[in-house]
Amino acid sequence: MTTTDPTTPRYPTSLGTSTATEINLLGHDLAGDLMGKVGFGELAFWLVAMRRPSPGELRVFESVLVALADHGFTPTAIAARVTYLSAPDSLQGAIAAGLLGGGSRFLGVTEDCGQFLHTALDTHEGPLPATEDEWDQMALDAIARQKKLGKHVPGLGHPNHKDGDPRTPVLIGIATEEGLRGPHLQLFEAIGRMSERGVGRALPLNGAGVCGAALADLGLPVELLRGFALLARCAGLLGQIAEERRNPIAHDIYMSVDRNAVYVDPDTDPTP
Ligand SMILES: CC(C)(COP(=O)(O)OP(=O)(O)OC[C@H]1O[C@@H](n2cnc3c(N)ncnc32)[C@H](O)[C@@H]1OP(=O)(O)O)[C@@H](O)C(=O)NCCC(=O)NCCSC(=O)C[C@@](O)(CC(=O)O)C(=O)O
Repeated sequence: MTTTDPTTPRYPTSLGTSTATEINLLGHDLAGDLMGKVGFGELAFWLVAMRRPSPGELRVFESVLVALADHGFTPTAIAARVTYLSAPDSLQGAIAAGLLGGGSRFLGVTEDCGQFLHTALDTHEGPLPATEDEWDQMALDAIARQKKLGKHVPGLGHPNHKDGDPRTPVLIGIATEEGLRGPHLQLFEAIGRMSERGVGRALPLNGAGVCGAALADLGLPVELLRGFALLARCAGLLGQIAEERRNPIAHDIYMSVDRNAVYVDPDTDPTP
């Protein structure tokens, strides 16, 4: 219903609206123009960027979603499975429990890394580096600032892929093929080259980090990058719950921890 009464509140949206017979999304007829014609990844990009991605952008974006969907028995997957054990009546509770674990150590780093690179680029005075040496110097400066804050460099290190995360070179390769290897990815690569000098040990550039760099190069808002990691992991967690139903492990996790619990007398425990 539309009204011209100035006292009636108005709530603007360019996303979804509906009448009794139509649903409109992003200015298109959802049923007639979008269903069966637009992929889910394309729609997710479009909903945030308010523009359709180019084919190259879509390839990079969907590669990110694929890269971050699942990585085995991560804290997010374990949290989802154990929550489902306790509340099988709440699929959404299990998925939410997993998503809540997307943070500064695992998964949420997609955004942290995008922000970290973006800040370094944004606060850089003068033109962007033109040579690998200049990128390396910029990376060293960014690492030093992070060290000064007493924080880990987001996007560096992985509990499994000590000698290199297989996702990283592939995503950089795809972005390069599509002409979308921009300053965030270039700085990220320099961070990798400089990790030994800057951090004191050679650490791999991880998948969560490279995804953040690639998404930032697509021009997606850095404040929302965690959302794309969660979107991807949502699909992975649904898969984890489906497998939990077919082939449960959560009860064994529970029993393993519970049956192997060791009582420590609080009066003799030396840890504060
Ligand atoms: C990732 C991990 C906790 C690994 O720990 P680790 O246990 O292997 O190594 P640590 O024992 O902590 O480190 C050994 C020594 O190197 C130092 N050191 C390590 N990293 C350092 C660093 N970045 N900056 C400076 N110093 C560092 C450390 O201080 C220690 O020094 P020291 O105490 O002197 O011995 C650690 O790197 C870290 O916090 N990284 C930053 C956050 C980050 O980028 N997270 C993304 C991880 S990927 C991801 O999220 C996707 C996902 O994994 C997730 C999922 O699905 O849930 C998937 O795959 O899809």
